[in-house]
Amino acid sequence: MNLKILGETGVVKGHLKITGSKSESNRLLILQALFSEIKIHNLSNSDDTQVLQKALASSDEVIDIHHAGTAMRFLTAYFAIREGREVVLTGSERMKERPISILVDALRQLGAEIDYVNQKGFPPLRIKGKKLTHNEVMVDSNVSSQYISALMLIGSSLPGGLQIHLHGKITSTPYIEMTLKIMKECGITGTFEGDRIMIEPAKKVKPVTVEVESDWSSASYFYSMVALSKEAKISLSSYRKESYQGDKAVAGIYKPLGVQTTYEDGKITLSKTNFKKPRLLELDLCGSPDLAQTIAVTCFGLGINCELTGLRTLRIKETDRLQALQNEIEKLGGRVEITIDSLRLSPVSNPYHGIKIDTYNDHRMALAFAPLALKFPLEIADAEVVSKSFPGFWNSLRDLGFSVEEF
Ligand SMILES: O=C(O)C1=C[C@@H](OP(=O)(O)O)[C@@H](O)[C@H](O)C1
Ligand SMILES: C=C(OP(=O)(O)O)C(=O)O
Repeated sequence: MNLKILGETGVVKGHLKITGSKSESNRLLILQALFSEIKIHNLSNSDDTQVLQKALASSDEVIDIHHAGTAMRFLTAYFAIREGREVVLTGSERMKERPISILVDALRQLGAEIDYVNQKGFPPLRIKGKKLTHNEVMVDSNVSSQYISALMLIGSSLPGGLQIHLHGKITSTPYIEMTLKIMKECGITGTFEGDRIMIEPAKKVKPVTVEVESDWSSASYFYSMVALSKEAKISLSSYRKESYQGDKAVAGIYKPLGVQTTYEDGKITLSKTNFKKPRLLELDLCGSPDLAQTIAVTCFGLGINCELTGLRTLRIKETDRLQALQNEIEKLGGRVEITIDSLRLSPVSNPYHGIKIDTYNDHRMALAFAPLALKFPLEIADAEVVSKSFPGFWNSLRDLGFSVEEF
């Protein structure tokens, strides 16, 4: 499905209910499969969460998790400890290019039996569930935090708990902290200090209902809309000031871009402030990699130079996001230089109009570019990709007054 999007008036106003965080939801689903006492409210309606939920309920031998990185990584650890169960865990063509050896090696150190079905280091995996015999492991922490979260989630189900030693620079740290906070809310004890994580063993937990906060990465697209609008007031529910999600950083990042956030009664209201356009925005996004596309596109739309660093993990996500950003921003007339882990953007005063943005099977390409329609008409290719994290996105745009039409 290709969409033509227009936000002609430049005015965006309305209230939206945003679905639960997919990161929180997917952690809770794994914990719930291990501890049935856990109940979950406001679960994400994203494809990634539905795919994980289906996988956990399935008794099939082959389980396909499509594009969902967290499902792939979390289920690898989960099935490694399901004694007597054998599964082949596979995914989309892109998933078969996303590395997993760091996690497989760590699980093997603990005694797991996992084999590569095709290419060494990549899904699909054949996993024979068994009792893991060790409880201490060393993991490289500079490629994806999801490997570490996966180990933490099963840690309390190992007889002696789990000690994880992190090796190298730690990437996406807020996601590791989120895992620990959610585990603690479920009654599991653990610590994360320096380069060491400890998870205490637990046979069962007390009955608990956990309320998933709405998704801050999804909220970022509305920050971008407010920044690019002429006039705006958008309220989003349900959000908390004390969030587990690192992407809450978006509220501070968009302040100098003219977006003010107020918290009231479980919702945030984003409004436009008078602001002096910065000449350059410099950010290290090592802790919030999923915000990179949103921010780069906002800066392009506002005509602000930006230098984003800490983006090493973007190369191995749904697509090579640095390359995809460069391709699409340059189609609009901007200039983008990329390295292995950074992006430098020089915008242009008169972007080309009516360009079709390609989305590379990456929800965040469609989500991040759509707000530009407040500046000029835009086309988004394969717009259905948004369902990976935000199935209701196009309807939300319509609710805010955008014209969104299939062509
Ligand atoms: O643990 C999680 O829920 C996630 C961790 C991050 O991945 P990396 O740790 O691979 O950067 C993030 O990009 C992804 O969208 C979700
Ligand atoms: C990187 C993402 O997801 P995952 O790694 O879980 O596929 C994302 O949602 O931006």
